[in-house]
Amino acid sequence: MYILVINAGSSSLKYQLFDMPSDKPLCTGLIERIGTNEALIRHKILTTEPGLTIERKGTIADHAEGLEQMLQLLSDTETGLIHSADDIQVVGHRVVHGGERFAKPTLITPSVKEAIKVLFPLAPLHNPINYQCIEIAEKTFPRAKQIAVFDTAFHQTLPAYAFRYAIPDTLYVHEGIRVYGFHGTSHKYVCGKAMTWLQKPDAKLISIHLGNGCSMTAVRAGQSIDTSMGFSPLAGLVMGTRSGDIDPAIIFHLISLGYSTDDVNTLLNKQSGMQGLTGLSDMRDIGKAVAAGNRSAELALEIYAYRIRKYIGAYAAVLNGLDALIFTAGVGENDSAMRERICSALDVLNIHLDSSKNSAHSSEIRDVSRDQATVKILVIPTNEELEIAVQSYELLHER
Ligand SMILES: Nc1ncnc2c1ncn2[C@@H]1O[C@H](COP(=O)(O)OP(=O)(O)O)[C@@H](O)[C@H]1O
Ligand SMILES: CC(=O)OP(=O)(O)O
Ligand SMILES: [Mg+2]
Repeated sequence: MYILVINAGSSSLKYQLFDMPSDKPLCTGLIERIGTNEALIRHKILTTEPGLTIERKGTIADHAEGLEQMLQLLSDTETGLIHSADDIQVVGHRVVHGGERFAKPTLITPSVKEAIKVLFPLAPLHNPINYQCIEIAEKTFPRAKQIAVFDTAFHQTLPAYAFRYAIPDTLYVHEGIRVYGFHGTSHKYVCGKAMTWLQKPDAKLISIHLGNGCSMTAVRAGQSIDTSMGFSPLAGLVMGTRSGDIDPAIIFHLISLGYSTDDVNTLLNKQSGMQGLTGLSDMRDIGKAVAAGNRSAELALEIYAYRIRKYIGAYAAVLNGLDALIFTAGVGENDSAMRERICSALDVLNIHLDSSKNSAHSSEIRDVSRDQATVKILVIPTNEELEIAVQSYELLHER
């Protein structure tokens, strides 16, 4: 069975075609810097030996245009892997916000689409794009089953004392205002890998997902017990364009200065974080700015790392112990200097990074802590697409 997985993030679109149930990827693709004239598509076909990579650079205005290019590449007469729309039996979609209704992978029906739409205001950078991808996939693959896998699902195990805000009860009961948490598919996947690697099913883990959006999760025995994003993907860590935690009084102050609520929404979601501090949102560009002597870029990196260190301390307390830190996603997997910055001066928690292990490159799971360290520091490539394919397959078949 062919399952096509579409993972739309805030700045990127990732996709993979799997042959299930073997979990074998036939093709993988990444479209990054969407919305700029420096967008890059990297489409890798894995069915030939050696594999074939097709790269295209240029302007990609939005995710819909990215998806169109993906479909062209998949059905290309020479290099395409799909000969007819019916070759795809299932399309698995990453959907970021599932509210309290969706704790499991879900077959998409008109009522599920409506629920995803109702949640647009809570994940404004994601749910509208996820919805658009579902509609395009429904048109392109009319006979395929469309399945949604929600970022929020993994965090439905949070205890009430972690997911409730200290605001009037009725706002939770009637308005659903609570912590939902995001990047759950990624946190679940890398924590599963870490538990196997450590051979410890009851491991105490802190999973640090640093992409364009960034979040951390405290995981005990495979269950999420606290997470840094909240009601929406705006809370917690400093991100590419999002502020993360701020004093909510800043919002009232901005409104008193004449900002509309839409202005504040745009400011905190799209013009803040690293973008607000440096004018750049992509960590590779910020690295170049630091190398060129840009002092505000250097300060921004320290603000970013400091927030993560604070959450590491908090989650070590919440877990009352720690077996491993996990770094994952674009920055977590690739930016060794940021890992080093974060792990410095955490000796009190027995976190000791080995610089030479840390600077070595690998696409495999690896431990970059010092020999004999009691807390492992694992770099684990995430694979949200594989996790989505597996969960989609399991929804349709008992494995
Ligand atoms: N080699 C690298 N070094 C530093 N940062 C990197 C590298 N590769 C990717 N990144 C960063 O990863 C981030 C994107 O991560 P990703 O997980 O793909 O994001 P998302 O899924 O949220 O769109 C960008 O800030 C990018 O600069
Ligand atoms: C939820 C979220 O922030 O996702 P991404 O990192 O893909 O933007
Ligand atoms: Mg992502």
